[in-house]
Amino acid sequence: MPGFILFREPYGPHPLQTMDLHLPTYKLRTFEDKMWIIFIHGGAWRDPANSKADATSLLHALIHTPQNTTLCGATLNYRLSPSARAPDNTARHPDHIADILTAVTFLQHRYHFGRNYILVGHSAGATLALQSLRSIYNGKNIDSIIPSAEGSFLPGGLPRAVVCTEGIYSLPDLVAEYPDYAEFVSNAFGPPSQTWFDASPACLPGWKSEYDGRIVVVQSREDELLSLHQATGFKAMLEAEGARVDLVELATGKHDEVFKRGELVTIVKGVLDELKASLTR
Ligand SMILES: Nc1ccccc1C(=O)C[C@H](N)C(=O)O
Repeated sequence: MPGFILFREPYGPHPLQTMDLHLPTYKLRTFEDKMWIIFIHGGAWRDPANSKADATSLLHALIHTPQNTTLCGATLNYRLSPSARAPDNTARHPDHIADILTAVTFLQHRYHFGRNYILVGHSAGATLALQSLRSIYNGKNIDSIIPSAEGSFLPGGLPRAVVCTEGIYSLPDLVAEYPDYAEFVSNAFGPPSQTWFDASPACLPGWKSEYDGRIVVVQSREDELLSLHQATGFKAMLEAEGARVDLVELATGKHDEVFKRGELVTIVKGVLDELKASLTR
């Protein structure tokens, strides 16, 4: 029976530049057969109540099982924008996405998983997961904002799948639907400008040609902070381009409950099983 190890690993000097790693001890020194799940938490780019710990139940359910010898997990903290509870935080876009790319690059350099990983993002973490798949933001090549990228955007390649839940895909649509959210959007992205479009996955054309992996969008109808609008809008945009996307609507689950629930475990497990089947064929 495999055992498990769980440890905290810094990927930069800031106290929030840390991640938790969940690894089966089984043949830890062989990397070739491993598949990784990398979780990115949400919280409107600022809320200190959301953190890498949001993935605890998901990673326990998927990784800490008697059968698991190959699935490894990482859950990322990243620098946050200021909030009433944490006024000293100073991050502004693109700091959040730069940290995500630095963290994934750090993991890739250490564990050499190539494309054998999936990203799972909740809320603003879903936005970050999708942003990390595309190399151009705000007219700048994102390589130029990641100090550790060493000239290569996500070395090892893009993830085979990305699972987004309760995600924010279009900042302009979000604020049109919920004018109050302009506060946290401006807090993270500055006052309304082209940056809001450039940073929004649903406003960025070219998904079909730029990303060949699987995109799964999950949205609960009981989410009290987001209607289905973000999810259906992103799906319509991808389908108009001819890109593949699966939208899974959940009947229940509040915004900050979905990542703790069994439905998400089942969805992520389904994606992993399909990948495993397609990779061994
Ligand atoms: N992720 C979100 C998506 C949509 C609307 C709100 C949120 C929030 O996280 C609110 C958060 N508690 C805040 O710091 O205001």
